[in-house]
Amino acid sequence: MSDALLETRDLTVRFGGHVAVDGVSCAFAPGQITTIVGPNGAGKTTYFNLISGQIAPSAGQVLLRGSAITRHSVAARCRAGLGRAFQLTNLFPDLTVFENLRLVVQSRRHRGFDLFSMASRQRYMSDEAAEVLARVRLSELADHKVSELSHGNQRKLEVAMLIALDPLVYMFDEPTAGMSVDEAPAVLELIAGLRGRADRTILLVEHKMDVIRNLADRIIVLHNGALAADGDPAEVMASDVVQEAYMGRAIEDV
Ligand SMILES: Nc1ncnc2c1ncn2[C@@H]1O[C@H](COP(=O)(O)OP(=O)(O)OP(=O)(O)O)[C@@H](O)[C@H]1O
Repeated sequence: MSDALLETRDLTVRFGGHVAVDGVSCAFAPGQITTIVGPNGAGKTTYFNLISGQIAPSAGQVLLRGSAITRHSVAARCRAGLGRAFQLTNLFPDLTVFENLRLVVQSRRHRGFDLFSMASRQRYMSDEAAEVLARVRLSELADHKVSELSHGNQRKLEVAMLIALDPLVYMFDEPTAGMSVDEAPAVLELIAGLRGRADRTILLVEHKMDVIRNLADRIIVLHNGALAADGDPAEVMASDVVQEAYMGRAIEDV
């Protein structure tokens, strides 16, 4: 467990009498895509919210590179290296797609500023922002305000912004939700490209079986807020606990 980038220990949250996340202990090693699955209401989003700091736990801890961040704000966790896609397009809805991406690149590059002249670093950041936009096939919308984008394109931009931010821990919540079948592959390819990076870990909440099949190196299953299974995707998906938890309904195509 010591080489884990991210770890939760006995993480628990109660809403009134309801235990939404129930003592989840899990360590996330670098270089892996871990997919979090479970039926509706199992606690997946709440687990993500506890990790990214949207809500505070009733008990337990969140550790990033071995240090407890359980009491840190969302912003402090972001600075420490936790990145969650859904938060990003809310940042500057009245700026353009390109401006949003360039700000993300700029914030990440901040410490290297002294090394470059103003002109060359502006060009560098613009080039990098343009390159990420092209990779998610949003270049033609570069000058549109974020608030004008369709839901599917906002999701694409969220993924692009997270990739430009390049956090230690990438958190994606159903990244292709609301996208057409034509749009999803480019986004999945980008996420797959993060796999194997020795200093990054990727967490993905997902319902779609084809996405899980393509991306997961490891699957964890939440059921009634508790960790019900954890391991190799093929074994976990075939296990009795998953078959019983889903009863053929919640994961698409099962
Ligand atoms: N703020 C809250 N107050 C009260 N109950 C909550 C709150 N947030 C979540 N819950 C409850 O906690 C449980 C887990 O919800 P959560 O949204 O985490 O499930 P999920 O696995 O993400 O479901 P889905 O796949 O439908 O998104 C549900 O019973 C939900 O109603």
